[in-house]
Amino acid sequence: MAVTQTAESESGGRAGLGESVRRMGHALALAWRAGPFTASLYLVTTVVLGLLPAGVALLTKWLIDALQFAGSSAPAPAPAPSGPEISPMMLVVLIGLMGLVQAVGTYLSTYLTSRIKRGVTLVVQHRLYSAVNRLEGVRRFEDPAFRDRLRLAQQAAITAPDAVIQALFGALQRLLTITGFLGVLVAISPVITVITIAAALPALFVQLSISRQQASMMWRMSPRTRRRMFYQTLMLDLAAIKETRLFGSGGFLLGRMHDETVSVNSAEERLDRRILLTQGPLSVLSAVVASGGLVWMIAATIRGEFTIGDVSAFIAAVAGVQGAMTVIVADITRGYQSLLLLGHYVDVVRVGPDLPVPADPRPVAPLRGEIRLDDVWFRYTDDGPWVIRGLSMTIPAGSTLAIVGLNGAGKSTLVKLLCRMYDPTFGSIRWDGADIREFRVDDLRSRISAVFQDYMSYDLSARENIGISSLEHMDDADRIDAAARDAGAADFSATLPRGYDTMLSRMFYQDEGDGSDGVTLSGGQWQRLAIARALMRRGRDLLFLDEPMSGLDAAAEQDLHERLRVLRAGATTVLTSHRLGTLRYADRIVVMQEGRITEEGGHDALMSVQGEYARLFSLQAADYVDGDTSEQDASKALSR
Ligand SMILES: Nc1ncnc2c1ncn2[C@@H]1O[C@H](COP(=O)(O)OP(=O)(O)OP(=O)(O)O)[C@@H](O)[C@H]1O
Repeated sequence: MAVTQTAESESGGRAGLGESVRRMGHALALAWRAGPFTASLYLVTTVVLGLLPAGVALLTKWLIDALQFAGSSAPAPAPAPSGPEISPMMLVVLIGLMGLVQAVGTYLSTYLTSRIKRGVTLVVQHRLYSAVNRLEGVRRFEDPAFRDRLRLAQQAAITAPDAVIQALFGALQRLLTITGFLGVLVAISPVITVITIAAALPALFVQLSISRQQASMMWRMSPRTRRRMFYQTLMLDLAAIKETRLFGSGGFLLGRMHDETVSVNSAEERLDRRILLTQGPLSVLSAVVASGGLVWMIAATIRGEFTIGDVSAFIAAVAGVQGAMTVIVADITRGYQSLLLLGHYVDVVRVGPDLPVPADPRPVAPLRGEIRLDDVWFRYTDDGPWVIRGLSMTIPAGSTLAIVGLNGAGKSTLVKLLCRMYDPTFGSIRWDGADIREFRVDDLRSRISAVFQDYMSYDLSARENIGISSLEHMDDADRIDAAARDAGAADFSATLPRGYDTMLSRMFYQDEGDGSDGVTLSGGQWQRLAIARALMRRGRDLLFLDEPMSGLDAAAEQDLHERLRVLRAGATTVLTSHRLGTLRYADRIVVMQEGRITEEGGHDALMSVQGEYARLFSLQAADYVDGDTSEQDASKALSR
């Protein structure tokens, strides 16, 4: 069950100006990368759409002036129109053309927006998941803060780059609109330009203040929003359904989700009320200044200081500038919030390697001699307990090593260290004398196969479930079948509706759109597929079998162990199991207790020293022979 309630990381949060500019640059570069022609056309469309409203207002002013003065020979109280000599009909045509350009431009802009969004999404997703794939270790994925960031980065990859681009272009368009209107007004009168700006300022402050408060509220509420999401996910999670049904914990989760929603709602309600009471009056002030300006202008027009066209331009400019300023603030706020989210994406894309990369990696030769652990110490976190404590041992090439120990002794951890999922905190692991940190991780792992204790069950076909470990042989039907036979997975695979091509999933249909369900397997059947997957990687030097058969019944496990013993002849194998009877034929058995090796040797030698191994072996045997704990009977019972 992997649904986690992660820490609310503050990283990727507030960004300074320099960082914001860098992130904007990143978003613009993404748009360019997604399609230079589309991005350029979008820029041109934005500029044209930005300047059009002022252009229409200017032409309308000229038209009204032309109509006012057309055929009039009377000495006008109004000043002579200041526009160029263009006939009213021509002005009407030009205004019509501008309307046309605006309509087409708006549609074109919508189309280009979607196109850029698709292109950017493609680039961003590829970059994000490539960066994630580049992390070769496991440690980062277990770090709650990094998991939190990954989740936000995923979210950001879907929405943020596009939102930043839209906000930037939107802001540019409104800025051009404002500049255009102010340019028209300055030509008419500096006074009305000042009045227009003064009328827009209170609205601007209102919007800025609202945006700031909203951003701060969203930031404060984000832990609650994420916790709400966690409870929602848990209630729908297939892996959690059995427990929530059996334990009746659905109502508990629902209650928690409800509480988080109520808290978020109350914070929003408080903010809305504050905005209504404190910011409303400022908006009224904007309207008062604009109306006062209009009254003054009409009086001045009657006195002959302005034309009617000037009045129309003023009215259009007040509405246009106020509207554009409000939208610009919304654009900037939206853009800033998206920039914050984009920070998580950028952080993940730029994340450095989690395992040190050797400057001059050595090639990994086939294992000829031994794997040697020298005084290996390991803990999962810097302040966590030591899980492996000064462990030294050798695993000779071609031998089978069994690791035995109680829960939490460190067996799986040791296997993970040998696969280089982590590096030892101290000490070294050597492959024929070379420290495995001197190899490229990929090269090392290409020599290894494994069945992990927490193996995967993929929502893929049976063939893909087996072949995914050896992609170059995915289509090799004989090899897939051979691996399945060796793992005891061939018989049940043959009875599946489409054999190896059957989709093993309750999540996806067999074929897209055909409506037929996939199939799910039993725990033991899934485990056999996991073993087949490991066996697909034939000829590897090292095979890890970490509790590979915990889901099988005892007879099946014994049978499979016998088969694997023959199959892996010559390969170096590390085996862990709590069923000690299946390990007794290993060349060497080590007993681990609290991260240390406390006993080692062959089965007979360990039984004769009467230590931990003998105790565990006898305990298990007693279960089988119903109380008879003599060593001989125990051995017989466990090797049945
Ligand atoms: N990813 C992890 N992060 C932090 N601690 C871990 C992690 N995995 C294991 N541990 C801790 O390391 C210790 C050893 O765990 P490990 O899984 O290696 O034991 P094991 O011998 O394989 O046990 P089992 O028989 O139950 O599988 C345990 O105390 C466990 O809590």
